[in-house]
Amino acid sequence: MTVTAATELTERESALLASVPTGLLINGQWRSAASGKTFSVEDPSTGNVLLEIADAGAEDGAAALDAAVAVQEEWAATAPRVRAEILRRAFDMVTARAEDFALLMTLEMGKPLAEARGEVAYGAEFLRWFSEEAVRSFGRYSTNPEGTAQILVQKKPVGPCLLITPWNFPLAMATRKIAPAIAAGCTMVLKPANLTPLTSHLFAQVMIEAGLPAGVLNVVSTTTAGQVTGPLIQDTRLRKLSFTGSTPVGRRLLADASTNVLRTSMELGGNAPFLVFEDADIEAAVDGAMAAKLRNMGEACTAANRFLVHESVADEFATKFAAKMGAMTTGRGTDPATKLGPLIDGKSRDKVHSLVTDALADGARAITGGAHAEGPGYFYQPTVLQGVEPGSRILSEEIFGPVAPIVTFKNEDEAVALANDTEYGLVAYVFTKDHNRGLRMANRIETGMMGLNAGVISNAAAPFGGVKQSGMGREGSIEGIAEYQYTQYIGFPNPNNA
Ligand SMILES: NC(=O)c1ccc[n+]([C@@H]2O[C@H](COP(=O)([O-])OP(=O)(O)OC[C@H]3O[C@@H](n4cnc5c(N)ncnc54)[C@H](O)[C@@H]3O)[C@@H](O)[C@H]2O)c1
Ligand SMILES: O=CCCC(=O)O
Repeated sequence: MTVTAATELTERESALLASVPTGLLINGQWRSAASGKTFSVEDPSTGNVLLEIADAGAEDGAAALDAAVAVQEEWAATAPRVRAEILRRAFDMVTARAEDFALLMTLEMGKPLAEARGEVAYGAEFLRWFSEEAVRSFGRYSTNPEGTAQILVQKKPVGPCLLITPWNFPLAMATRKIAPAIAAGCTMVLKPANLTPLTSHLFAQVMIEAGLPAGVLNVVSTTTAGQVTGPLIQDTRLRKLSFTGSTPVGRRLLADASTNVLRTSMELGGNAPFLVFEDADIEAAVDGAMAAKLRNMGEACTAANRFLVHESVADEFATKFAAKMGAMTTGRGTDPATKLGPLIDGKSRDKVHSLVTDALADGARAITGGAHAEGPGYFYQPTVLQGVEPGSRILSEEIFGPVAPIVTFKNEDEAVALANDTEYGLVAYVFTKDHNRGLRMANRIETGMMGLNAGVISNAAAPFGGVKQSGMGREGSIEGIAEYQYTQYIGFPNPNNA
C-alpha cells in the first residue's frame, strides 16, 4: 500500500468551493444562522478546513418548517407533470455539472474521484427515475362485493417531511429522499450530515435553478442535530421523518417520532455477510469482495462486513483477496493514482483500528494491513484478517472501514446460521455457481437485499432497504414514492342503484 502526498487546494478546487452556498436555505433564500454561528467543513485527506458554513439552531429549524408548511398545500396541487419536469431538469443539470459534484464530494468526503463520479451518476438517477414516477401515481376505482357501493382510492402526499442524511454518500442519500418527496408533492426540511454538507448545498442550489418553488426544499446544516430536529419531530405540522444513518440514532428518532405517530422511513446500519461457497468462481468472488468491501473505503451500509467462506476454498480466497487488497494505492481522492481515500475522521479510524486490535487479541491473523497509514489524513491500511473467531466484536459491529474478517464454514446450514447471526438485515452477498443454491440462500437469509454473484447491487430502479434493525421502508424503485404518499379511500353509493 502507498499513500500519496496530500496537496494544497488547486485554483479549480478553490473556485468550486467559492461557488458553494454557505448559508441555510429557508424559503428559497440562503441566509445566515439566526445565532450568526458557523462551523468548519474539513478535507479528511489533510484535515484542512475547506469552508465555513452557517450552523443552524432551533430557531432556524423552526423557520425552515414554517416555510415548508406554508407552501405544502399549493405544492401538493401542482400538476404532476410540472413536478416531473423540475426533477428532469435537475437530472440534466446535475449530469452537466457532474465534474463539479464529483470534485466537491471528493474534497469533503475523501472518496476517489472515479467513485465520486459513480455516485453522481447514481445520485442523479434518482432524479430521473422519480421524474418518471411522478406522473405514474395511480389509484383505483371499484365496486364493493355486495354491489351497493363504489370504492375510490387515491394517493396523496403525506405532507411536510424532515429528511436526515448521513455523510458517506453526500449526493445519493439526499436525492434518494428529495426526488420521491418532490414527485409525490411533499415539501421538506433537509438536515444533511455536518461532516459533508457542501454537496447538499450545491445540489439545493441546482434544485432552485431547476425551478423548484421557494419553500419546497429547505436546508438546515448544523452541528447540533438533536436541538434542531428534536422540536421539528415534536411539531404536529410535520408529517414524515425519513432518516438514513446509524441504527442507534435511528432507534432514538423512532422513539421520538412515536409522540405524534409520525410516518417514518428508516435506512439504518448493516452487517453484510459475504458468502463464498465451495463451487464459487473464486476469481469472481475476489472481484466481488473487493467491490463489496472497498466501495467508499468500506464506509457504506452495504459494505461486506463478514466474509463467510467454505473451508475448502478459504485459503485460496484469502490469499488472492489479500494480494489485491494489499496492492491498493491509498491517497487523496483527487490524485488519479488513488484507489482508496481516507476515512472520514480520526474517531472513525480509531474505531476501525480498535476492532482490528480486538480481533487480533482474540487470535485472528492480519494477512495484509492491520494498521493506520503514516502521514496526514485519516488513512487506514486495507486489511484482511484470517482465523476470526465467531463471537468476535468485529463480526457484530459495523466496521465502516477497509477491513475484511474471514470466518470459515463447513456446510450450507452453518453458513446460513452465521449469516443470520446479527441484529442487522440490510444486504447479503452470495457467490456460487449453483443458481438454485443462490435462490435458496435468498429464501433462508434474513435480508432486505441480496447480491447473487455480484458485489454491488445499488440501483435507482431497485427497492433499497433492510429488515430487522437495518430499518424499515424502501428507497428507490416504485416503492420509493409510496414512502411519501398515503392512501385515501372515498366510498359512495353505487350510482347504478340510485
Ligand atoms: N441503510 C442505508 O441506506 C444507509 C445508507 C447510508 C448510511 N447508513 C448508515 O449510516 C451510518 C453512517 O452514517 P452517520 O455516521 O452519518 O450516521 P449517524 O446516525 O451518526 O448520523 C446520520 C445523520 O443523523 C444526524 N443525527 C445524529 N444524531 C442525531 C440526533 N440525535 N437527532 C437528529 N439527527 C441526528 C447526523 O447529523 C446525520 O445527519 C452507518 O451506520 C451506515 O450503515 C445507512
Ligand atoms: O451507505 C449506504 C448506501 C449505499 C448505497 O446506496 O449503495
